[in-house]
Amino acid sequence: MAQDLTPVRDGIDKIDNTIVELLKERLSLAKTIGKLKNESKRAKWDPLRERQIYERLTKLNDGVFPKDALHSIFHEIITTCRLSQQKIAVSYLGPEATFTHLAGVKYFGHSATYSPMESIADVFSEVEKGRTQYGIVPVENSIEGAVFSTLDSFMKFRTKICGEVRMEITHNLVCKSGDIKDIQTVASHTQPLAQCREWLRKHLPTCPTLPVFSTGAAAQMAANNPNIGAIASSLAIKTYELQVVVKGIEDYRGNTTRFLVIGKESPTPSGADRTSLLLGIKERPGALNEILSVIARAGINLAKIESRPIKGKQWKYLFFLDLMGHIDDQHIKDCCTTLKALCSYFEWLGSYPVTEESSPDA
Ligand SMILES: C=C(O[C@@H]1C=C(C(=O)O)C=C[C@H]1O)C(=O)O
Repeated sequence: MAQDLTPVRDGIDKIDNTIVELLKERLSLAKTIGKLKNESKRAKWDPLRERQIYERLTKLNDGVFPKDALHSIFHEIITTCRLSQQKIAVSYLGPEATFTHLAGVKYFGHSATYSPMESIADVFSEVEKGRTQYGIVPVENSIEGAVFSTLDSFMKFRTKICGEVRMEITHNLVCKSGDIKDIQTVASHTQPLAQCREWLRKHLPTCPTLPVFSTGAAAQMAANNPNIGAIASSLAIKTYELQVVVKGIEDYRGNTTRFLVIGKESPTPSGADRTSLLLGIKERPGALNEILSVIARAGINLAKIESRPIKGKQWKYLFFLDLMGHIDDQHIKDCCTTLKALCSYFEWLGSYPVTEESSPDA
């Protein structure tokens, strides 16, 4: 005879009741803090406090409850509490169910309002005009490198970087029927098409590829045309009611994309931050070397350097540099003062907390 589960389930129900009561209490305390912050004009988002909470809870948990699950649960709780102090609107590279959309939800939780945009430049424009407080854009992929339209938009729009999201990307080949024989064209954004180049050459050698402006747009096309296959996210499969043909068709494992959260202001230091700069370098021998030496002498870790041509000025470039540290850290501040004097152009793009990697399906 089956064991009676009722007494144990009663125990779980009691715990769930307590959790809900405590969540309501936590939300109410967060709202009180929100009011106090309003009075003293303090920023609602406090990354240092949030990092300390995660660290404290991880220690308290002692590994009994799976670490990533605990983090996800508290991420949703904390973002909901933060959103209760201030409603947050986020624009992203749409349509619905792109990897950028997923990255946004990972970062801001489910309670924020999300607006899809047609291009990366449109996301920047929305934020610059103040129509959404935040925007989320892809900036680099571990296999394909920089996302140029994002870098170029930093040269064009006045926004600040507020945060980053790192997400392991798994590409799925999808179509309406789920049968590979129905696919005559494979549509996706140029980056996923490039990241799956070898797989497509081997398994669909005669199928032309069709670059479109996002993975969400490709999924939409596949939903409307049974002969179009799309390379898209797992969220797109649900959103557009598609069938999986093959999961994980990327040519290399560990395919990770870094996304940036852009807004009007960078957050206060969290204790583990990255500072992004946009520099113009004087045209003289050794100028770049001089810049790098300043950073090296200050003992600052240069996490990234990338150059982009300046539109309309032939053979002129701007450099994107990422330094480990926050602009409010004295050694970063001093280094930036020296760089400003040495460079033909200097712009601080933002200082923001470094985040850990996470998988989209986690
Ligand atoms: C409640 C606060 O506001 C925000 C929400 C937090 C939370 O839910 O724990 C923590 C830091 C802030 O980003 C706070 O500053 O304490």
